[in-house]
Amino acid sequence: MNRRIFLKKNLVATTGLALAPALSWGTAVAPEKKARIGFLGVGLRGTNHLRNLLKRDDVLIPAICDIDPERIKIAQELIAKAGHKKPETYTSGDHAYLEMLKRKDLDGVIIATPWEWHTPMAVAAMKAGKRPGVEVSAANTIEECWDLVNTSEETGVPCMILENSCYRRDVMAVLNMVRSGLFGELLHCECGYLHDLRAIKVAPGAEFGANGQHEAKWRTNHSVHRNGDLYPTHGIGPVANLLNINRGNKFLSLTSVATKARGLHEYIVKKGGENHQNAKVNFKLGDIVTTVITTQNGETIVITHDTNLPRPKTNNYLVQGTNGLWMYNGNMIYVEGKSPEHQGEVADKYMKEFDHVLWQKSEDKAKGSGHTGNDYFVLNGFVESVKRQTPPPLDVYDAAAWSVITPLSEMSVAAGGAPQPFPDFTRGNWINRKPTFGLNEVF
Ligand SMILES: NC(=O)c1ccc[n+]([C@@H]2O[C@H](COP(=O)([O-])OP(=O)(O)OC[C@H]3O[C@@H](n4cnc5c(N)ncnc54)[C@H](O)[C@@H]3O)[C@@H](O)[C@H]2O)c1
Repeated sequence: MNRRIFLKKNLVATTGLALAPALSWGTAVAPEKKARIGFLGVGLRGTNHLRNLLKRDDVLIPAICDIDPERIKIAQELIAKAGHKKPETYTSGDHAYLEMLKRKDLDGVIIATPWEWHTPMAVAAMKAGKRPGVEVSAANTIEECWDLVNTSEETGVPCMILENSCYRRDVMAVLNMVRSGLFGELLHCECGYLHDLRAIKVAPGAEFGANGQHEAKWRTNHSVHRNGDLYPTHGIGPVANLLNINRGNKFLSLTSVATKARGLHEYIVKKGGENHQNAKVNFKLGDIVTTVITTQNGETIVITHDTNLPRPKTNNYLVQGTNGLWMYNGNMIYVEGKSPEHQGEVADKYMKEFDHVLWQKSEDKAKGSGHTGNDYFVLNGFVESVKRQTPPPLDVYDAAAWSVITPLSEMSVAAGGAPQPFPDFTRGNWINRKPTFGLNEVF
């Protein structure tokens, strides 16, 4: 069967969505307009986004903001080398971004600052009529999650969470598999962020905080003071899309437990010795935090946060339904009636068969963009939705529902694993909202 007809037929069956001629959601007409994008934060991540935007001919970069003059210099050099007009810079301090947001020549801003700045910057951007594309996680507290939602609703300005993992090629193929009904009705998913960040959280000389660099300057402090899943969105984003969270389904509650904290202390002793001042720091973050979420439609999700120990990197994805499963670890698919009984099949042939149209069309453009190409797609989603003035592919309700896992998990860990209810950021609209992610051939 022709792939388009296959997808169309099965999407209607599984999501109730009709795929219009060119995969329906948003408009396929590319406007002439260029997107005028400013940058808040041009550290490692912001600079990577900048490099990617400079490859496009439909983006202008009128202004950039960072408190570190070195980072501004690097960004300016990249912009000049790409033949773009010199941007205006805002560097005078932590609140210089407010000046930048007064400009009339910005349609959107990319926010790639430390976590504590994400919500204040996104809220200020929306109030100034500029669409924020905000790095992950979008918020740190329940209140901040509501601030994002309330501001977007009050101003009418959409906010996109730049969750690049949603665009992984395997994850998007699995989205097609799930929508086609390959695994039957979904019951259980697993996911997480299992990434040895010790060398990122602890800079050379066993330093962090004021003496650290990049994420060691700010991220490590969260491990000192907070115990919960501090980075849930790379895991939960793709799973939320598979389970239609906020779109016919919603998260109900979570429970979290944490192990003791050993990894960062041992690493500091190894790198700086027992007498190093940072060897006295008590890290609050348990080395492995395990969260179980329940959903309205009767699924369970296990999320793992594991960033302080020696280990290989994985997102632990597992997607299981009444007819089979996908396991990222082991690259395995099992489909009843197709796979040999009790044995997984190598996932590759399914990945090819269900490859998403976005990847088929833009594989070349995505090469070298970062995170195996995912970074191209997430930025493309932001830029195209800014140009077309359509809702972004990952919206403010996604940003809030995924980011709120952090404060809820902290509360649960502190309460010995007691269940914490999720706020319904859609205010009941999850019942009528329809899936949109991955249903557009352009973004
Ligand atoms: N999606 C992904 O795969 C991915 C990967 C890496 C980082 N990130 C996220 O990107 C964000 C940035 O991470 P990073 O690795 O670039 O960190 P970084 O420390 O390298 O960069 C942060 C930048 O923000 C600047 N900054 C700090 N306060 C500011 C303020 N008030 N105004 C303007 N600039 C300010 C800093 O000077 C720095 O240049 C984080 O939220 C991180 O979680 C996401």
